[in-house]
Amino acid sequence: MEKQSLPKKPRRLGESQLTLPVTDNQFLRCADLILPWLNAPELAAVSLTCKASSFISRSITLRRSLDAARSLENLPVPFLNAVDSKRYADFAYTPFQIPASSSPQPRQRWGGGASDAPASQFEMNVVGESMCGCECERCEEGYCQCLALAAGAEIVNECGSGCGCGSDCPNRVTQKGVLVRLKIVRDEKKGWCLCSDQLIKKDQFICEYAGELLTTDEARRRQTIYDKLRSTQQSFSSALLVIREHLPSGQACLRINIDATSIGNVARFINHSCDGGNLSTVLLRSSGALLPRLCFFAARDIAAGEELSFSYGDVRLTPGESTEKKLNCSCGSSCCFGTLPCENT
Ligand SMILES: C[S@@+](CC[C@H](N)C(=O)[O-])C[C@H]1O[C@@H](n2cnc3c(N)ncnc32)[C@H](O)[C@@H]1O
Repeated sequence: MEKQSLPKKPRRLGESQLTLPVTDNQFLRCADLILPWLNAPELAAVSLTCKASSFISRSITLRRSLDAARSLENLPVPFLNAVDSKRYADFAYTPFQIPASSSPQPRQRWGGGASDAPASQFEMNVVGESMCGCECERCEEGYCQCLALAAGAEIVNECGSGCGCGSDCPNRVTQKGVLVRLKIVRDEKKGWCLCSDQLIKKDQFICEYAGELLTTDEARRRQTIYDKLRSTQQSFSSALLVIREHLPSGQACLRINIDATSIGNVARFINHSCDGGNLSTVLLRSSGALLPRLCFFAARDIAAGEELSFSYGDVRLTPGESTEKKLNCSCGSSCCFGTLPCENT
């Protein structure tokens, strides 16, 4: 005879089911100190070891996906992914240029509880050779001798640490970090894409391209490694940018290599567009800094939700490059060349 099973009485959640046992609580506190220092694969491995570490790993992953900038910018920059299971991109965050790091992927606490220190571990002013700037106690917009130093439309001067004015000077537009709402959205073809999350007006500052400043030899060495990684790992994407500042004669006079692959800021998510995209790039000098910084401004009004993009270079300038090194372009513009610009670094 079949045994009649009685309807189960709904069980009341006891205290023990709502909170973890004291030992687990201590474990959680300890784990919260250590696990935020782990990278994504290490965190995934630890999460398999027990219920408590799985719980804390999930909360770290959630917090990481809510802010790529880990409180180092004025506003959080969330990751949004509706196409695959990747929750965030793993990299160390720096809001400004830093010298080349000796370790391949330095550790940075990210996604911990309230104890996360919102201070950058990297020092600003890497290029801290003091140069004299203006003597203004307070600069007027449009009336500062630093502005007069601007050499052309693509090179702009700002006040800096060598000037007499303070951080509230109106001629330090790019030194206050990211002031527009941004988000990082996953795309099937392009990977992560930096998008606006508000209306951005034409000429508004968006962000600078921050990362490690490399010598040309080091840039070439890393590019070889990145090319190899890309041939073995489909999802790998590098963010090594080479900027050449040209003399009026047309000859290159200064070459700057910024690698945001392992250490960078939100700009490392800006994709290429063959039509030039909606961002304009400006090389910006400020007193107190030896090297210029590459800054992005809105080239036109940008609607909320629009992807931000610029041209990585001219594909037509690299005809000799082997086709296997070239990546397919998915910019979707009407003048798309089909491949991404790539140059021998
Ligand atoms: C600086 S990263 C940009 C962020 C990158 N999408 C990511 O997921 O981290 C440059 C890489 O993004 C991808 N990418 C950029 N623009 C692209 C485009 N128009 N079409 C396809 N992939 C693109 C390429 O893999 C390229 O090497």
